[in-house]
Amino acid sequence: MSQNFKASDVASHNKADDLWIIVDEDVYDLTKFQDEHPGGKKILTRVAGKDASKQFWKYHNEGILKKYKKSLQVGSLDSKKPKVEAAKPSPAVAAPKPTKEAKKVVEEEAEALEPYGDLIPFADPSWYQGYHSPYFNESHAALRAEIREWVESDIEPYVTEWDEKKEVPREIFLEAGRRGYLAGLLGVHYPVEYTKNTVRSVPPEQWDLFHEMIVTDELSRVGSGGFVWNMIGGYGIGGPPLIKFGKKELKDRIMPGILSGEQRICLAITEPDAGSDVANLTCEAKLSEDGKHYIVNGEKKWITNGIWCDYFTTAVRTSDKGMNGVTLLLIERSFGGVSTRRMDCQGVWSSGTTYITFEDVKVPVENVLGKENQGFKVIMTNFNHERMGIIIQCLRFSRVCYEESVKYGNKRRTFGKKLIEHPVIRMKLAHMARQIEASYNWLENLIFQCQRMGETEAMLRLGGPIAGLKAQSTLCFEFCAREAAQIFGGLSYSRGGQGAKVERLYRDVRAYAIPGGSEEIMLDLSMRQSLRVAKMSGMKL
Ligand code: HEM
Repeated sequence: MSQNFKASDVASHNKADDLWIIVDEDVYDLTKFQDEHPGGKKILTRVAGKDASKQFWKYHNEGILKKYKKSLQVGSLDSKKPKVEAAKPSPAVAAPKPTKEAKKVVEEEAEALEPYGDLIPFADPSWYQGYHSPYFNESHAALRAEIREWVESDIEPYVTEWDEKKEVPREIFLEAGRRGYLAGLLGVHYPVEYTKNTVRSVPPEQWDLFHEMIVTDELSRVGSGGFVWNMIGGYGIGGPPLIKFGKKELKDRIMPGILSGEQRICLAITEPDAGSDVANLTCEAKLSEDGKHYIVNGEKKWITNGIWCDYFTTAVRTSDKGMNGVTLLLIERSFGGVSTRRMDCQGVWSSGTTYITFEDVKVPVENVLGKENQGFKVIMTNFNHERMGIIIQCLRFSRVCYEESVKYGNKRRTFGKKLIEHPVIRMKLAHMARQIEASYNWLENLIFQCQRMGETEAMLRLGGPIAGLKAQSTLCFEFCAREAAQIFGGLSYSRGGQGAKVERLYRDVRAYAIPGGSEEIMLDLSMRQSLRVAKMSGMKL
């Protein structure tokens, strides 16, 4: 039970061997912690026994209190008022009376959802800020709150630590499985046939692509590509081909373990010599004489999550006919002959980027996903889902850079003013915001189209725009990371501390601009594909 103190009680703990401070009317005992305080011992001694709220907020952000509260807080001031539930704000739009004439309007014009979050303009999508939206309803809002609560208490305070260790505790992935999030991330209906876990705030039959988007978006608020890729970077692109194209017996055996998070899957396409140029891959699968197995030999490079995976959704060459000789195989680590080693990379440290070697791996033909030599189409279909994931992450990371900058700009003072009061800083923020909002509105529209179009129509008609938006969002992310780094100055150059998210995201930029189709290839594809499809549908020039 938390104790109550008077300010005069705290004042008596004012020495190095008995050091208490007050932050926001909560009382902390730093006697033991002072030796490990990264900001030094002396600075704490100077505020021993005092209210150090102002000094604290100058040097730290919220994550620090969340992380250390449990171990350091000994109580609160007796003046502190207990938290009362904020009164629910009235809906932004009054419900129209259900008269006959108005009934149609009532049905068609949904009310705006209640404002949510910190309400910093452009730091969250407009539907968080009381704007009307045709896409989001109460179930989306409930899911958003459910994930945010988990992320803020169990994930965000530890992300910097995990990034430095290049690993996320397995328990977090398992919890994502228990909470039903993993099952909702495969770009298909919610797969109740393979899991008993469902999402608390959304019935499985209501699950849609906007719910899926919210899971990725809210996870990305932690500002770490490594963390997000650890959770969904292998799973979200390796899992869909299995659930969409795998044989029933294979899925019945494997899907439950994957959806619960107990087993892990990744996508292995890229090779040391073939990146975006999928038609030229060389990892070979030879059919055995009895036609029952493939023998796989070859290498894969830059494979997200590979070091932790049990299953590898792998593109292999089964004939020499270029793109018509590629097959997708589910390779299981337990078959033997699979070696994985961690690669050292510039960014996304906790995502487990991997180099894989397959040596005479014996894979049953039942593990083919789709049909032999028709893997290219499966891979292309999968790219749309992968790129949408990348876009969602990049745009949230751009918002994180922007949000961190607005918050920091409101506390840091230079030349007698807050940073935000300097027009040059506001100009940077404005350029970030206009790019984020324009890109995000395109994203919402494309998600809606993915939801309405069938798989083949989406592959044809949305391939171009999704490629264009992928390039747009990685460029937006690069711009925002750069501008935020300039605003944070030295704090974004050293790791950890107040600039931690910005420093980390700046390092993660290339991990988004290159994989999943580089910016150059995306921009070119966006035009080629869109023009090709438009020609087929009767474009007049
Ligand atoms: C509950 C009490 C406190 C805790 C748990 C705490 C924790 C930390 C941590 C973890 C850091 C590393 C940087 C980061 O991750 O943000 C840090 C840095 C720092 N802290 Fe504290 N701190 C506390 C109170 C204070 C107070 C009261 C002051 C000032 C009077 C202070 C001054 C600093 C300074 C100057 C740095 C270095 C900032 C930099 O590198 O830019 N801390 N603290």
